[in-house]
Amino acid sequence: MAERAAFGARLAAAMDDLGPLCVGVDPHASLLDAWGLSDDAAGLREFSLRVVEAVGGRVAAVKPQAAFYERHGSAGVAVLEETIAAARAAGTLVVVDAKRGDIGSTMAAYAEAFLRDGSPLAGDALTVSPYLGFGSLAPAVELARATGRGLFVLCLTSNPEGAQVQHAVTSSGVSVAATMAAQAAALNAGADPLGSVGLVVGATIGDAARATATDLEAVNGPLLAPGVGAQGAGAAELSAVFGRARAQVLASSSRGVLRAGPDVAALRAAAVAAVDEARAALRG
Ligand SMILES: O=c1ccn([C@@H]2O[C@H](COP(=O)(O)O)[C@@H](O)[C@H]2O)c(=O)[nH]1
Repeated sequence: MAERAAFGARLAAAMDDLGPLCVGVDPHASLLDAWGLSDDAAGLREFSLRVVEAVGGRVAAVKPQAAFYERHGSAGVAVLEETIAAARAAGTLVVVDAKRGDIGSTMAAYAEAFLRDGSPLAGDALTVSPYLGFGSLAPAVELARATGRGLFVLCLTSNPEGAQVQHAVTSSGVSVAATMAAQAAALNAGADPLGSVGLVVGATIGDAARATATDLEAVNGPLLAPGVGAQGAGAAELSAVFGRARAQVLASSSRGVLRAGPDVAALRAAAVAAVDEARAALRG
């Protein structure tokens, strides 16, 4: 049984309180170098804990990118676990960006790893890929619901290559993106203020939601919007891409904030500026 409120409700409260921004924790080798840190588990740990110190309790969520930890093997995964624990101890919601997706029986194992109470890799939400079929995510949907956690399902991703798959039209005449959004909406039906099955919708996608007839407002769940900062999106793009769904958006910036490091105060100032920009674009 869930001991905590549903993720959608917890995220809505955090966004109301701290603003609609998620800071991505992406320890690129180039950033470790720029911060004067070694490209190994020790450097990764110093980087990650410094980000948590700077933004923990000050932004709605952080989003560690699992790939940058996995590239250091088991020692890197241990640092990911420590980073998740540190952010949660700071009272900040953690979206683990691991983009998992597989056949249902294997998806159940991924769900155990990232969504089960007591798992060291469990944050508050997980990014998942529905491209083995939305139904293959069922074990994650069930475990997230049972433990008060959330999912962000890749829908309209921020990279231009995503259109090849996501804009395609299915045999029923509906775009792939709209199909994914409709299935998330069905899972969120009746939730108030927000359901716990969100979508990933890049802030860089221009008019793709309209072009693919993807009804973002009807999802009734959070919309994680990467692409802010280093990928070129800002306040104007957030406002234009999300329109009437703006209140559901959690804007996400990684390098745009992290480049301000390694000084903790400078990182914090960059995050505060990004929060202000996101709030003006999405809540103004
Ligand atoms: O559509 C997507 C989905 C996920 N991401 C991830 O977000 C961050 C973006 O980093 P920036 O430095 O702010 O560009 C990264 O971890 C991506 O894997 C995305 O960009 N787009």
